[in-house]
Amino acid sequence: MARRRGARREVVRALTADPRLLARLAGWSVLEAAPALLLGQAVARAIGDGFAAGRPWTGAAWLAVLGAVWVAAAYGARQVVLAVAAMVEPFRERLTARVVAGTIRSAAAAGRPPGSAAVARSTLQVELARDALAAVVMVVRGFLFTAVSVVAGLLALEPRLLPVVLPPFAAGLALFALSLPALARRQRAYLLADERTAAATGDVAAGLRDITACGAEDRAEAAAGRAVAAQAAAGRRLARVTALRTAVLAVGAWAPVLALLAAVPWLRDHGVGPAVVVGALAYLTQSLIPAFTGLVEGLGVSAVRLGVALGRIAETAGPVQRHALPPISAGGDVPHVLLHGVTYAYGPHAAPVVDGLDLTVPAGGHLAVVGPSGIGKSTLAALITGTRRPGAGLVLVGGVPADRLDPAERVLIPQEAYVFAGTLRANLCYHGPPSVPVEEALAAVGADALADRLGGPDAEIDPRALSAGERQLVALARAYLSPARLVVLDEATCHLDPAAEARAEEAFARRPGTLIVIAHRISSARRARAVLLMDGTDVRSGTHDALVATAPLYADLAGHRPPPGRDPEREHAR
Ligand SMILES: Nc1ncnc2c1ncn2[C@@H]1O[C@H](COP(=O)(O)OP(=O)(O)OP(=O)(O)O)[C@@H](O)[C@H]1O
Repeated sequence: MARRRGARREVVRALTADPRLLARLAGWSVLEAAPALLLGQAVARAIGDGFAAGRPWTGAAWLAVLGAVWVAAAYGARQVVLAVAAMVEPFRERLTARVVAGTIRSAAAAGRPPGSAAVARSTLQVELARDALAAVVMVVRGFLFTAVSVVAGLLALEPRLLPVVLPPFAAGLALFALSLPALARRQRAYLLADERTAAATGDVAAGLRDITACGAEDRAEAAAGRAVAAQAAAGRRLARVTALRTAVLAVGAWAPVLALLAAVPWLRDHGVGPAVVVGALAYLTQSLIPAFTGLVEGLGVSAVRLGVALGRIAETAGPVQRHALPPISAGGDVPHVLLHGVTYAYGPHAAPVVDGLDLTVPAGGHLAVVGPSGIGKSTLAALITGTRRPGAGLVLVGGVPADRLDPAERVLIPQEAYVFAGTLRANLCYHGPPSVPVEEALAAVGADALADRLGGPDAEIDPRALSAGERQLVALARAYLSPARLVVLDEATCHLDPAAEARAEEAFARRPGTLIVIAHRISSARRARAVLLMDGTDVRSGTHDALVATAPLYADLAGHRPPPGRDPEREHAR
């Protein structure tokens, strides 16, 4: 909330920081609105004193004066744009400094270099905020100066016109002010729904190969379909308030014209001639209506865009802290992964699979997660990698909510690895240009013999010809080559023999970054620096030795007290 206020303060600061700039903007706005002040007067005089009075040169002279004022106003409009730019550019620079500093702070907290993608996304929001602020300033300022000019022009032309046209105009303005909050709310909801649809369809497009490989077409279609349906509903709700906008325009813009025409007999009785009525019509139709329409149509959209962009910037500009955070783990390590009060259930009435979980994994840490089958280990992996959102609590990776983390920052390898048809190299470099030679990664995870057998990195591979274990080796080498700082192996080595599994895990433990292993064998936990034991609501953590000493279930799993018939190396009875 405080950060949002901070972003709003930037708006106020941008508008008021430089009084001389404000004065310049006002001065050029007066010139830009000069035709609105003169238009009706010039038309009335051109007709009344000129063409209708048999003095065409006088009529033409008034029109020429009007033309000259239009030329001057065009220059004024140019200066207005420059003044608005001078107002919003420092605003953009201050916001950019804030979001870049925020991104760097988050990255520093996670012990990684700041990702350029995160900075690019934040600065895009800054650009949107700058454009929206400029649009709001242009629209509101244009309306105010035009409205004041028209009222002054009408007053100078014929004071009796004001009681005729001002009441409906004021009523329209009041109606607009009343409808603005609802309009803004629905416009905002539509904008966010639109973004969610774009994100959902973008995800589908980007992951098409994965979706096809995993046979997840129905799930992907349902997810995108939900986003589209939500956007359609938001669109319908917006359309209903947009109809109100038409009513606002009817009252505020067109009712004054009707009132003027209806008042013609009364005006005539008070000596107001047709030239003045035509002049008044010119004021209304050529100046007031366009300015009012611009306000009604522009303000709702631009102000909402500004609000949304500022909200996003506020989220980036400082660390997210919706909850009081637990103390950071002893030893002063910077937490790379932080879970606080995390609860997750697979349905509104289902018992939570994860309930109030607190967990910290330091940057560069190596955690193994163990527990009986079906206890929630894969769910935890999905929460940490942001593929599922907690029902309550907070999951931060590098200070960023896990579901909003740059996808390049983490990689999850599930149990069933997938390999697509193509070269081995294309499979390995799927996450982007490799940071180490492909051969080095293959050797590190123990996939070098497989690569040789397949004909080297540039050989074409047929996924169907590979065993499940071979597919896991390819997926492991791919994750090893990815730029991700967080690697989550969800039983990703279950089809390898214990020696191959040890080799792969040790390679990931040596690789810079944080490693979380959902353990298939207890030997994975022995290798890890810390172990999380999940057993329903009883979740414990500690080193392997500490858990053997204190947790009977863990001692059983570790084979220290094997129950009859249990294979001590395969702790998850499946
Ligand atoms: N998509 C889903 N919808 C409903 N329930 C689910 C879903 N996925 C998992 N569950 C349930 O949530 C619980 C935890 O599942 P999860 O896969 O996280 O456990 P796990 O410890 O990883 O199990 P395993 O070791 O067998 O992979 C299980 O009872 C499972 O049936």
